[in-house]
Amino acid sequence: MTASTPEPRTPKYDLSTIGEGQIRFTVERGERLMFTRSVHMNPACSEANVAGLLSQLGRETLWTSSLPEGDLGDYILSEYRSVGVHMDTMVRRPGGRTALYFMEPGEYPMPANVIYDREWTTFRATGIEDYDWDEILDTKVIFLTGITAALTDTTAEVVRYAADEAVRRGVEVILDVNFRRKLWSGEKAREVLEPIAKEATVLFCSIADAEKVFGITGTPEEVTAELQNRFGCKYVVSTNHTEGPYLRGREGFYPYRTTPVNVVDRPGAGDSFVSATIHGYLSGNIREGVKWGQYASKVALTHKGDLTRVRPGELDIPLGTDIDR
Ligand SMILES: O=C(O)C(=O)C[C@H](O)[C@H](O)COP(=O)(O)O
Repeated sequence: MTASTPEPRTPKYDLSTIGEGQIRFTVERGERLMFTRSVHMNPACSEANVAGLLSQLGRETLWTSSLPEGDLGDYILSEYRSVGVHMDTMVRRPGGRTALYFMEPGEYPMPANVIYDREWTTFRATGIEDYDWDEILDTKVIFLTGITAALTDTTAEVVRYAADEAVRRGVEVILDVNFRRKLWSGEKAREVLEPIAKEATVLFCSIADAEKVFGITGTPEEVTAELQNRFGCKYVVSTNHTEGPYLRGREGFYPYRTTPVNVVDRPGAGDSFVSATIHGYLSGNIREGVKWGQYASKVALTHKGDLTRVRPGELDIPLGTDIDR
């Protein structure tokens, strides 16, 4: 480096992200939504869950959303603020709606059921021009998901802009396909997500989503290879219900073994997997990161809430530890 070349500045955040804050209402086990008299309430948001766990692992994270002013928006923000997620770019608007979702956890043979109530929300009414991109993109990676892209054409544009602008500024893009069939069709998801996947260095896509969104089928080894070939990502990370996970890098294919755990509350386990895997990636060791992700998702299943809460050190797993014994 010559005297005239300025030192590259360290970005302010390790990860920044954008997505709709919500409130989940969960029916007690043994109750049906249409007859219940009580629900358990907690804040939710896939992207904020990822930032929130990373922040508990010592990373600097920023979450951007837009929420109505007042108690419901404050309720969501205080959850993620309590674990240290930065919110300097949060948009608050008078009026408008807060997104909600309702869940029946399901008991065999009834599957879990999610009912979204997220039309006409403040988040849906905001576009590219409402966000402070200089601050949002002062980051090593921007984390984007198919959930936010699925909401409206405008939110899809926001996600596309975030990815394009990140690449233009030399910021890495990490994409979680996170297909939600109740929000959009596989066909529409493919149209919107394909160009973003091509900009991503790390792509999270389950085996099921690879088929539903990109029409890719085969063994996990074949599916992850095809995803990597198609989009040129450095890494593809995949899961297959209770099997896997799988990591595909240019250096090879790595399947991991897993063991079932008791489920207290399911939402958030996928986000915790993604979050701790990214923690490994940012530490320069995604192969270990996938193991941390496996462990984090198991911890997520042990307690209620979409955000996984850990004490300092609880997920500090030494490199090389076989945590899935
Ligand atoms: O569905 C949405 O729109 C949400 O953002 C709500 C939830 O917080 C995440 O979906 C949890 O996701 P998993 O970790 O995959 O269970």
